[in-house]
Amino acid sequence: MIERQEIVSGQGLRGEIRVPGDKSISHRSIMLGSLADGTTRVEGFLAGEDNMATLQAFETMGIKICRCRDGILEIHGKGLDGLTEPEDVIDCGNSGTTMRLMTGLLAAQRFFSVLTGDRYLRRRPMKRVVEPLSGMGARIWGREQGEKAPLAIQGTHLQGTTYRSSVASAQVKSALLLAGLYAEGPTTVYEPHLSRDHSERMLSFFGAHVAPIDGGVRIEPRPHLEGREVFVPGDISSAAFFLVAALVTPSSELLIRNVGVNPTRSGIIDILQKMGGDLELTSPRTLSGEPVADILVRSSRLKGIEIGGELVPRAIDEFPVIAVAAAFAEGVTTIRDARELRVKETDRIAAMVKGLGSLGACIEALEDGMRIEGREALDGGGEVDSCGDHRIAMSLAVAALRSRSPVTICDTACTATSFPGFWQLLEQVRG
Ligand SMILES: O=C(O)C1=C[C@@H](OP(=O)(O)O)[C@@H](O)[C@H](O)C1
Ligand SMILES: C=C(OP(=O)(O)O)C(=O)O
Repeated sequence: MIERQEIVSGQGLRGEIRVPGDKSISHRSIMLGSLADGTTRVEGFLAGEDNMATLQAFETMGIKICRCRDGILEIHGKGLDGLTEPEDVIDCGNSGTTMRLMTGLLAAQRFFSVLTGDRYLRRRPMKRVVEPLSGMGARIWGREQGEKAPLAIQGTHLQGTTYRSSVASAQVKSALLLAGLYAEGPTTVYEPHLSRDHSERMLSFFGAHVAPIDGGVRIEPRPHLEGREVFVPGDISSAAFFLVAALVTPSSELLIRNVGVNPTRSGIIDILQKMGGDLELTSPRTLSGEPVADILVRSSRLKGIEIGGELVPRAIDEFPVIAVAAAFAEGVTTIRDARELRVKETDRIAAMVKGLGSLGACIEALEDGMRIEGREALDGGGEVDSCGDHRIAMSLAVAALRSRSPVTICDTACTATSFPGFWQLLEQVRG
């Protein structure tokens, strides 16, 4: 469904909010809950479209999942060998995480399966998981020699491996760790910079033997996974839109409660603080092996900075909205080492350069990032296109808060991918 949203600049963002559950942790809770013995209870599960694709995939493989009240899930896990062959193609929708992690898992099952997705996902690169899994003995076919979905997977016996990934990708790492649960011998993955480690944390929480080794991570096969109680914190990638919105809108003071602040995800906080943002983390705690805090944010005068290296994977989904913060900062912000942005739901470098550029921002594409020169406000208004990408839609909405003329964001239904209720929450905090 194509929808549109009009945003008119106005007063600051005030009050206290919660954002929906973490998308990455929600995916993993379904996967590991299904592979564990006994019941896993998930509180705070994100019922966005991406996670529902994962949930339905496991239902079609014979897992009973009860959607109880208050958004609580009960997953009746059937153990490592409890999945059954899906009778039909599994539709991963828009979700790269669903497709890549499940490719690793399905490669090791005793059955045949096919994964497909929407037109955005069918364009995204899959060889990054197909190739290393094939090195473990996996039998996977896809368009363009396994680069593009649909992927057909004939599950088989796998050998453990040592793999050095050329990209810092949690999806690649997690696909191999999930395959490694079933392989003969340990599986070790190295990556150029540490990507989000939710898989490692949750695997350990469920009883798997996963440990850091020489800068990489190693998993031992055939653990006994035991059903657990998982508390999913608010998604820092969703909180990011409200953090930047509050920073760039005068007279804002917003408290975001219960946000996951895992250090492999909290690059956005480091980046915004380095830009001069007034952000305070309070009540730090740990829930189901994941660090959580409340974040207080106030309007701030931001300054341009240089971003690259290890910070990039720690904030990979936040660069569209970081570009918005940079568009209102004093001086120049340069984002480098972020080539991965070109293979997300859309080419996020091209999409932000087009969207922010059409609103009057001074933004230029670099091969591996963006260069943005900040200004007081954006002069442009009119229509901008989300390109069907949830993060672009929400980032442009934040940019519109400081646009001199009203902005209509086209194709906004995609926000349901990761943030159902985004538009209502934005309306609510603007009073
Ligand atoms: O593992 C995950 O849950 C994710 C990993 C990241 O992708 P890459 O592994 O491609 O960097 C991120 O962009 C995505 O939103 C979620
Ligand atoms: C890139 C994203 O997700 P995925 O790779 O799971 O589609 C995202 O949510 O920004």
